[in-house]
Amino acid sequence: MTTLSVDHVVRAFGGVRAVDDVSFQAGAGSIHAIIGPNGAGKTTLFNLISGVLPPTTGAVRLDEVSLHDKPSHQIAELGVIRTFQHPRVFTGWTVRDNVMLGAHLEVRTGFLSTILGVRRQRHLKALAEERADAALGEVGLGDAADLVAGHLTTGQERLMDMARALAARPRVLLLDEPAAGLTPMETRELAQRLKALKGPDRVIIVIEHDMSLVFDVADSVMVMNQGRLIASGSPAQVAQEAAVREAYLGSEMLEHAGD
Ligand SMILES: Nc1ncnc2c1ncn2[C@@H]1O[C@H](COP(=O)(O)OP(=O)(O)OP(=O)(O)O)[C@@H](O)[C@H]1O
Repeated sequence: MTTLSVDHVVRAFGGVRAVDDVSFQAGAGSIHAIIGPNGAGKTTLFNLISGVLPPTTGAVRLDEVSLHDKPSHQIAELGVIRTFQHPRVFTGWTVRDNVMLGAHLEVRTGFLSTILGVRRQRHLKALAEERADAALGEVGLGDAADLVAGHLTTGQERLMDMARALAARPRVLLLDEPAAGLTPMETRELAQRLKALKGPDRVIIVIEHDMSLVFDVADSVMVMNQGRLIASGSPAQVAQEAAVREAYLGSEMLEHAGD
């Protein structure tokens, strides 16, 4: 079973320890949520796992493979794929073409293409289209494949970004605030779709502020505050922790604690 291990990871920016000695293991087959107030270090942690930033100290491993010192494209090739808080959208392209970017297939063009090369190129393109369409189906955007991406709503852009990640066949799927900008109905649909993405070879980690979504989909929850992991466990367990209640005092989390 695929396991992502984060071992005593620290990331400092000057005097600020944005991620401060965080350790956890996330196994496949479950949805792991990371929650915490603004500035807690959640996105920085994703940046460290996906190789966008190197940790100051500490290690990240996918099964037995160390991700240390690997550039982000190599980490992506190993199957660690993320979405962003602000998805990158090529507004003039179709939705399918945007998603095909995630398919990670080598499609070469140029004057050196032989007949065989052209055939291979067509084959790879068809394969990438197939993967893109399957991924769009998984997020419920199958009907939008031929639309120009610039016409999508914010919520649909997020789903398209998720499809782009799925087209890369992730072993570790890192979703940064997938419900941001979604309507309540879209969020409920997203919850169903996220649960359907669970698989024995796929680790899913979701950063999310929408507590109704977290409490609906997460099998385990990690709570960050000021760079540190202050609690982890089942949603019901963490909601009862005094430190968590303090970090979230006055916020909507407590309203969902009894759900
Ligand atoms: N590149 C950077 N340079 C300097 N400081 C940074 C950098 N990136 C993040 N920080 C700081 O690290 C801390 C954690 O930020 P981070 O964005 O990881 O938090 P977050 O939990 O994702 O917040 P949010 O929920 O608002 O997205 C903050 O104090 C932030 O200002």
